[in-house]
Amino acid sequence: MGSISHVITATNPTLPHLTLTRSRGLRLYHFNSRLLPMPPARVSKKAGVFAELGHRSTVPIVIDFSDPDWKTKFQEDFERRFRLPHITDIFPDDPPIPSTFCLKMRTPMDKDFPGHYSSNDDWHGYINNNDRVLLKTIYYSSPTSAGAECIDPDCTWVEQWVHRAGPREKIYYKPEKVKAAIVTCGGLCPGLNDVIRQIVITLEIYGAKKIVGIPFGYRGFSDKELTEVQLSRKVVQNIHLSGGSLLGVSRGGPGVSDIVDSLEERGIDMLFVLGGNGTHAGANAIHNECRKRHLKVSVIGVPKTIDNDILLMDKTFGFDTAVEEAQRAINSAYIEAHSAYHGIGVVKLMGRSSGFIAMQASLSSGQVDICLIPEVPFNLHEPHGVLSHLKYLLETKGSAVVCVAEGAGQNLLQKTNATDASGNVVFGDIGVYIQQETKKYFKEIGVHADVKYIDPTYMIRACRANASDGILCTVLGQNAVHGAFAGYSGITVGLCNTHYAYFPIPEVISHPRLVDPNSRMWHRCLTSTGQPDFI
Ligand SMILES: Nc1ncnc2c1ncn2[C@@H]1O[C@H](COP(=O)(O)OP(=O)(O)O)[C@@H](O)[C@H]1O
Ligand SMILES: O=P(O)(O)OC[C@H]1O[C@](O)(COP(=O)(O)O)[C@@H](O)[C@@H]1O
Ligand SMILES: [Mg+2]
Repeated sequence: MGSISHVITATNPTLPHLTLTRSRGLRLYHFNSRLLPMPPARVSKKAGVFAELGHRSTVPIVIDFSDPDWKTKFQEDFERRFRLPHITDIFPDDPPIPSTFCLKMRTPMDKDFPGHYSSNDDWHGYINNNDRVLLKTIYYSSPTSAGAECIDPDCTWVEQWVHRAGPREKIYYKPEKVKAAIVTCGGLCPGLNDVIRQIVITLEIYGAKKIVGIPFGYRGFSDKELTEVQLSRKVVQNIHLSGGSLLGVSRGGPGVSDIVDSLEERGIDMLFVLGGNGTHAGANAIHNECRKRHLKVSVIGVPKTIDNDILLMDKTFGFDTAVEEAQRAINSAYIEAHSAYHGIGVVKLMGRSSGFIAMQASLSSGQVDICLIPEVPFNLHEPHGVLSHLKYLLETKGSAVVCVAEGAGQNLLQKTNATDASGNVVFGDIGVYIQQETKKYFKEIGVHADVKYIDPTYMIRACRANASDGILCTVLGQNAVHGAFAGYSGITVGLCNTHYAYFPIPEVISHPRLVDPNSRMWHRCLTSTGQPDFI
């Protein structure tokens, strides 16, 4: 086994910037400036192999870099981990049929459509099952390069390929027999209606006739009062023009076994699940339960997280809109602060574990003096803390704007053990805390300060998607349907280096994607705000 003390595994794809080290026999890893103990279940005893997390291996642990074949072994393991679960894994004799999705159409579409063209035509624009997208595109010549994601101490270039999304030439479901269901879970996010709409439209293009929406998230599977919503192109035609979800959302709900009972009762063959980490954990459990029961069901996720905290993806839908909408709140805070004598504006933005919205909104507004995110610890009261910097800003600029992510500085607040219906920890309000402490601080030092606090969370979440998110939602929705007809299950779809890819669900939800404090983007944010370290 190679000496762990020099093993730099920045083992992206699942643990970016992860450095393994050893201290007094404990395996530790550096994750975004924090030194954390390695969970024992993830530690493999054998060099060159990866430990199992649940039934799928997700976390590369120890690589024996003295093995001349380590790179090949790494890549083989990567290929295995990113293999897409397919219906033929449990139904090996299930024959595919030529796709009914054709890019050449004749008008008018009569009732015999699809089927005008056979798949024997020369060109259809299908994706070959062996097409791949390169996951990492930067060659870091040294582990010291900014934001370096290295696998070995020399930062060797290792190609990592993921599966390209899109329509396949062969499909595993007869469209006229398919019953497809869509469910939206978790909190609201701009773009939910765009994705629902595009899933329905694409299903119809394949020739599916039975398309339903499950109301109010997973709850809709068990609550007898809630009835399925019949969906068609006509029903969804204009739903993207408003925010929210046509189907409604919820947290909590029935267990996986009850959900799969309900799928069986309803005769659902394809389930499209729109939601974040929690929803995807549920979708993966539904997929596994279907396999256990030998059910031919494709469960396909579409990542919905305004916080942008799903691994391996350029961005998730709703995030761009959130950043854009956050500008209004920041601008209002700036105007209030700038127009007041010694004004301070505090804006709290979404981001339970990840500060992407706060970082990007601060960057794009150019009006933020202090950006605080969960990934970067800070002090408030200490000599180099936020409050003394605010004092400096009032003295030098006359006003200041603070942008704080909801999950930032939770160590400063009193912990409650409260959780929401989905089991997420309910956070203390860091925005209110900063507002109160700022007021107290300036009163105590006898300096006038006019502090205003804005929390635009629900105004942002309820917006309709902007143009860029609209496009993202459209392509994700279409690719979700292509993935289901292609026979995949337990997968999700995402944007990867500007291309669309399918991922096995466990690979993207093993932990929330975080802002890397060593990344260029965070450093750009610091350059823009001009803020010091608050430690
Ligand atoms: N580990 C899990 N396994 C199964 N279902 C889960 C899990 N975590 C959350 N869920 C379910 O997923 C849904 C959405 O979860 P939640 O955390 O509220 O939102 P999000 O999907 O946006 O993270 C809820 O109905 C919740 O019960
Ligand atoms: O008030 P709610 O509905 O519980 O939602 C609050 C949460 O919703 C979010 O905006 C998004 O959360 P999800 O991704 O889990 O839907 C979080 O940033 C925030 O903590
Ligand atoms: Mg969540």
